[in-house]
Amino acid sequence: MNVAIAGLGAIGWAVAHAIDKGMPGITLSAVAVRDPDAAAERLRMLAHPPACVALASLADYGDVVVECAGAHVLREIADPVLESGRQLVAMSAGGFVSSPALALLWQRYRSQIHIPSGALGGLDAVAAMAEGHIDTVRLVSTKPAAALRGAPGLTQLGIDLQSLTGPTQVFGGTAAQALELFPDNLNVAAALALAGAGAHRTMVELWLDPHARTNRHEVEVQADSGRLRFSMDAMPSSNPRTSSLAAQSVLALLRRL
Ligand SMILES: NC(=O)C1=CN([C@@H]2O[C@H](COP(=O)(O)OP(=O)(O)OC[C@H]3O[C@@H](n4cnc5c(N)ncnc54)[C@H](OP(=O)(O)O)[C@@H]3O)[C@@H](O)[C@H]2O)C=CC1
Ligand SMILES: O=C([O-])CC(=O)C(=O)O
Repeated sequence: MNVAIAGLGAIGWAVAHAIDKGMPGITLSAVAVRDPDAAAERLRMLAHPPACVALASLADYGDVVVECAGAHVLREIADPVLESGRQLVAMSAGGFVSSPALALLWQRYRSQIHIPSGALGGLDAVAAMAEGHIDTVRLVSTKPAAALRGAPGLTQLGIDLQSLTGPTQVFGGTAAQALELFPDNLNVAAALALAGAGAHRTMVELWLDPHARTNRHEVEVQADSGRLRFSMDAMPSSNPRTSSLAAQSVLALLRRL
């Protein structure tokens, strides 16, 4: 199975490195990066350096194309991948909630689009509950202040990270609203919404804790089949916004595919 990756940041590089070290039956065939000169040094560290290609060409190189570059690139990658019948693994799940064009692709090509469990997990159980009736879904995410640096929602809500002295709720609302304000921080909310009750019926609270060392995601789903509760305390990766589990969830998915 040839795998092509968009974005060589915290997740993309961890996935590329793991495939290069050896995953049975899987070859890293290509990557697309924003700055090829900056990426060249990294790629030289790999035993089997992949081709460096344009985003829109990834579909020519990968049976599976893994997006780890942000929701802003999803459309450019998704069209050629899905129209050619290949598989798309999307880390920036929020794109399928906030962009109407991507939401249509999600409906049309659902069997070819894979959203990894990311920093969360448990989505198989949520999807099973959605086969019956889900009454409520609630996600409470608590993050270290560094994880939110630069988020557009902080400016819009007038939140100053420096002034926080203890756990503080910065947002409460639907997953759809959460992704407008925090598009790079709450893909977990999108993954949960797409697996379960949708972005308008998935309620999200975002808390900042200046003393937190992990990204904590607590989920509660009430359905006619029962009640699910779980929480994940995920260690950050080289990117303080991103839990290291997110890259590992891509590797687990690739092994399954
Ligand atoms: N579903 C989930 O549970 C999770 C999802 N995510 C999401 O996954 C995505 C990747 O996360 P992460 O690896 O931590 O992010 P990083 O910021 O570490 O990496 C993103 C990479 O994408 C590159 N990039 C940006 N624009 C382009 C472009 N046009 N073409 C090619 N490459 C590009 C960036 O390059 P440069 O630095 O040069 O701009 C950077 O190397 C994010 O959208 C994040 O929100 C993250 C955690 C959990
Ligand atoms: O890694 C995390 O804990 C969650 C995250 O960034 C996201 O959902 O976008």
